[in-house]
Amino acid sequence: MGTTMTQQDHDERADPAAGLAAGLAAGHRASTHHERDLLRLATAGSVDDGKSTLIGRLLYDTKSVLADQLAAVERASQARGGEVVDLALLTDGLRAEREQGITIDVAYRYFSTATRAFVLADTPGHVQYTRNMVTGASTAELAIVLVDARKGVLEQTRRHATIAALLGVPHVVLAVNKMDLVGFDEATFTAIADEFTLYAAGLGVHDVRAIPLSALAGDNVVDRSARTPWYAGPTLLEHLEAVPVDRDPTTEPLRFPVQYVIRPQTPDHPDYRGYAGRIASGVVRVGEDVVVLPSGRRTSVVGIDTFDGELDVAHAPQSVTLRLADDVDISRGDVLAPAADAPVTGADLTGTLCWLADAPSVPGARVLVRSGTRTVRAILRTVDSRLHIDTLTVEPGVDRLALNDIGTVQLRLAEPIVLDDYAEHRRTGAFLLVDPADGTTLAAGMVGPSTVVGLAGAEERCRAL
Ligand SMILES: Nc1nc2c(ncn2[C@@H]2O[C@H](COP(=O)(O)OP(=O)(O)OP(=O)(O)O)[C@@H](O)[C@H]2O)c(=O)[nH]1
Repeated sequence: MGTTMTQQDHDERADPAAGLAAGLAAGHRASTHHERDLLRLATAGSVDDGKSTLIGRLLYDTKSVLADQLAAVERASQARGGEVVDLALLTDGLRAEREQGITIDVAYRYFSTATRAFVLADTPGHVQYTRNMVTGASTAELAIVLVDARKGVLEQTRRHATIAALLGVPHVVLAVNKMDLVGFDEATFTAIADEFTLYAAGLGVHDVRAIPLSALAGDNVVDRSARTPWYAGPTLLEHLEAVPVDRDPTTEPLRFPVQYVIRPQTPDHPDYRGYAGRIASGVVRVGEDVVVLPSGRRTSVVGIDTFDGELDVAHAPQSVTLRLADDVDISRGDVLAPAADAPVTGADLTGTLCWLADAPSVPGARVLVRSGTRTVRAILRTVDSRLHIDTLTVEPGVDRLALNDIGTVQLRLAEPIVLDDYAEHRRTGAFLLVDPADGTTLAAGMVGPSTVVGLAGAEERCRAL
């Protein structure tokens, strides 16, 4: 397989406070690659399932590792007396930082083959780190869920599958790792694959590809294994290269959250006023009628400025500065949308939360809701229901959510915001709950109850299959 050597193994931590929003933004960072040739993926696994080793193996076998990094890993492996190069060392640099109790911590790694570029959100696997999986998977088109072939599907595996479904990740790979420790036994693989596929189907995730692997030895990661003659499917990388990515910005409505108002007031540009931000979804054209939300004022786009000059049309996820026909009052946090097809705004938010804080939610708690570039004060009025991960049933009548719980809530906001239903607007329907006292992230949220309601009854659907 042809590979490029343009390793850009950027290890970056998303801003902890910005959490999901940072995840969204960082996921967009790779827009230098042509969007259609880019696959965003997230990994999830329980502790010690071999996630770091698998990522290391992918980087190593696609020749995405710089020679000096590799030499350092080889030296460290030898110093430990290991015969095999410990590929987990490639990703261990971040481990120490992760263990310092950072709230949200996702490293984005970039690698590419001749066919495609990949952005991989790498998240630690401990049970309390569901929050990282949420952040990492929020922009992913594909989630790799790892299981240890000796242990099979665990509660953590089901939780990861549920979060992938909640977040609308369209493709899931079940990586059945450590096949070398079960003698590459076909029956073991098939039993795990069947159990997971049935559970995922109950969640409405139908594109599940199970692959028998050994991340340590390299079987079926990049190179086909001679030790699984019974497996006719693709290797992990073959699958990652082939999975369809349907990313056509023209099919989504425009959402432009304003990040900055630009008024240079230089002698050259005495009257310049522009609104800078990243197009979250859709397309914007010069001449287009837009509405400013939440104020509802209407105007039209007269210019689209970028560092490379003016454009007639721009689309997500480009960063642009828009000039408007009228001198309307616009500030950071406002959203521009098509005037003909304006989204709903409101101060009463029904949403689905993944509770990420150690302390449970408190009824009546004062919180901040961070949606796009806007942050507003809010009260968490009620918790309406909680989802049981094991049975995929919804439990009504609960009054609080504990760490890792998924449930539906009612929030009352101090000011209206754009309320895009997450089920239809993955980019703009997500929000964060933040503690106003210390800025920690309390929960990742999705506008609309439909995601959890959609999961309710999944058990029956599962049985009916
Ligand atoms: N035999 C065998 N061991 C493996 C395989 N993959 C990983 N391991 C070993 O399993 C242990 C855990 O691997 P890691 O890659 O560190 O696990 P992890 O899931 O990244 O761990 P966390 O990030 O801490 O959750 C290490 O000792 C690896 O060498 C495999 O395919 N076969």
